[in-house]
Amino acid sequence: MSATILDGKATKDAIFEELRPRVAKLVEQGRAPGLATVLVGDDPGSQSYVRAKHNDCAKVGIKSIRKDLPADVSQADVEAVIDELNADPECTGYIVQLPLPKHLDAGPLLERMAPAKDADGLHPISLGRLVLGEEAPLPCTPRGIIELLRRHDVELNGARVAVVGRGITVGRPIGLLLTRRSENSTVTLCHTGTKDLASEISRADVVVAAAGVPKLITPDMVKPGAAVLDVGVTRTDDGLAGDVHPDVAEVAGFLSPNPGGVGPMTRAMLLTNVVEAAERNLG
Ligand SMILES: Nc1nc(=O)c2c([nH]1)NC[C@@H]1CN(c3ccc(C(=O)N[C@@H](CCC(=O)O)C(=O)O)cc3)C=[N+]21
Repeated sequence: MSATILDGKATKDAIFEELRPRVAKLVEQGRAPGLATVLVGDDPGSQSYVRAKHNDCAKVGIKSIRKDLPADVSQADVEAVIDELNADPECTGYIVQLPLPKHLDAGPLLERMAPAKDADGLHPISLGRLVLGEEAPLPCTPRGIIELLRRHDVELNGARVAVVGRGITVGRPIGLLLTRRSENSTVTLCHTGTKDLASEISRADVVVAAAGVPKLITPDMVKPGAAVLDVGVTRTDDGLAGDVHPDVAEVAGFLSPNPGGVGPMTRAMLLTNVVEAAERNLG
C-alpha cells in the first residue's frame, strides 16, 4: 500500500485562486487588505518564511508591509512598531514572526497587538473566542490541516484523531477546532508524558504529528489506511527532518509530506484570515 499524498502546495495554489477575486472586490470597494510582518533578527529560517509570506501576498494582490528589526532591538522599540501597526489603516492584519530572541518578552508583545488585526489567530483574545465558539481568526496551522483533509475528502466526522505535541501553535488549539460540531472528531492529545504513544497512535484514523521529534511516528504504530500529517520540522545535520518516518507512506492511506504539506497550508490560511477580517469589516 502506498499513501495518497496530501499535497499542500497544490492545495495552497487552489486557495490562492479563490482568494484573488475576493481581494480584487475588496480593493474595488476601497477596503484593500494589507498584511504586515514583524521580523526580529536574522535567523535564516524565519527570514525565508517571511519572504514566502510577502511573495504570497503579491500573488493574490494583498498589499504587504515589512518591519524588519535588528536582533538586539529593545522591548520598547518592538512595542513602538506594534503601536504603529495597530494605528496604520493600510495594515488590516499582521504577525510577529516567532520565535523572538530570548531578551524579548513575547507574551506582552503579542497581547499588545490589536485583536482585530490578529492574522495568526494566536492572540489571547482570539484563542479565548475559539474556546467560547465565537467568531475569530483561527490559528493558521490547525486550520490548514483541517482544510487539507477536507479538500481530500478525509472523513473527520466521528474520526479518532491522535495529536502529538501540546504546543500553542498546533497541538493545543487543533483539538478545539476538531471537536467543534462542524468537525465532530474525537481527539486524544499526546505529549511527552503519554505512557504508551504507540497504542494511542494505533487507534487513530488521523494522526497529527506536531512534536518536533524527528521520525517519532514509525510504520509499526500506524493503523493501515490512516491519514498521517507531518507537521513538526527539525533542522538536523542532514537537513530538515519531519516527525514522521518516511516508511509510514507504506502503511498510511493519506500522508502530508514535509515540506510540501502543512507548511504551505499555514500560509494559505494566514491570507484567508486577512481576507476574512477585511470582509467582516465591510459589514
Ligand atoms: N507568528 C508566527 N506565525 C507563524 O505562522 C509561524 C511563526 N510565527 N513562526 C514559525 C512558524 C513556522 N511556519 C511555517 C510556515 C510555512 C512554512 C512553509 O511553507 N514551508 C514550506 C517549505 C519552506 C522552506 O523550504 O523553507 C513547506 O513546508 O513546503 C513553514 C513553516 C509558520 N510559523
